[in-house]
Amino acid sequence: MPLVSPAEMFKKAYSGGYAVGAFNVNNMEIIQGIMSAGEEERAPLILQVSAGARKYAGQDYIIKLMEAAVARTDLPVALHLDHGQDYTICKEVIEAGFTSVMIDGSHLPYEENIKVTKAVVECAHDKGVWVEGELGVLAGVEDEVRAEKTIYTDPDQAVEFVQRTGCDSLAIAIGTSHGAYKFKQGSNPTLDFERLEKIGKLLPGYPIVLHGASSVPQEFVDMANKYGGKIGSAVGVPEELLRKAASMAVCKINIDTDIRLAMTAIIRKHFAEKPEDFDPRSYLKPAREAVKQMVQRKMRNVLGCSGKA
Ligand SMILES: O=C(CO)COP(=O)(O)O
Ligand SMILES: O=C[C@H](O)COP(=O)(O)O
Ligand SMILES: [Zn+2]
Ligand SMILES: [Zn+2]
Repeated sequence: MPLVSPAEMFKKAYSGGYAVGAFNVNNMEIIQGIMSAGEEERAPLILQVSAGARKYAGQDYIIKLMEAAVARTDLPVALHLDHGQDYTICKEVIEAGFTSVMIDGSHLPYEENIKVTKAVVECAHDKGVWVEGELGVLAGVEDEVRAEKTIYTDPDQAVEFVQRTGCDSLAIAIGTSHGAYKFKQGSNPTLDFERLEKIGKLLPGYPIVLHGASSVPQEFVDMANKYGGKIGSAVGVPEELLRKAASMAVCKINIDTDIRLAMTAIIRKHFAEKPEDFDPRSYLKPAREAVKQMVQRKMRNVLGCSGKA
């Protein structure tokens, strides 16, 4: 099945009270792990590529791998640009065949964010490509820029932003953040559901996106640390909070850190148990299986998208 736009996926997710997972891909094993999870769960999928992934793998490689993946499946799969920094990068991937792009102007002054988002919308809509904008700033590291504090999305400004830019979905800040260290250990992680509800009411039927939505399962932190890792006091967003958000206006939930964590923990365990091993296939195979299981766990516990494709 060819790559699809996320439009139909989000429509169904919104009315069905679930969300579609957007998983970051960097290599073949990650793509294969996500695809087999999707197959087993019969779930729609968004595969997303960051600037870092394009640099690491090469955009041509990623696209070829994606083509191979979608040729083997009848699942709806969208190919999305994660955190597009500017107009040029968005235009480039639109021309390369991505079906969805994020223009992340969230660190710019408001009017500049509007200007660049609007320009990307014009270019993308010409080709039937979906555009995700972002308003508000997540704490944590993003594209090598560190924001110390969350700037929560203002609901009225969100409405104006969507109206003035014409973007198709909006990433908002309600307390999630990128990476493994989202909350202080021993604290009580919360999300601003009141704000989400308000935005949902002001923009009825409109798909909202959550970035920084990994849950950092403790068992994987423990496994990595047990076998030589030094991951420390990593705390993510509790799964039940994300499930609640998915039942509200949130239609897309971004997950990267948990995939990294699962692969790393399993590879560390493998090397600790088989120090004599040096065949990449023998450690990448369990890593690929770990990606699959992590993604399945997300689909069942967080997204609620199993059986929706
Ligand atoms: O938002 C993300 C990618 O855009 C990933 O978030 P995590 O770091 O929480 O997995
Ligand atoms: O939001 C960031 C994603 O987790 C991608 O991370 P990256 O820029 O290291 O590829
Ligand atoms: Zn951003
Ligand atoms: Zn993100």
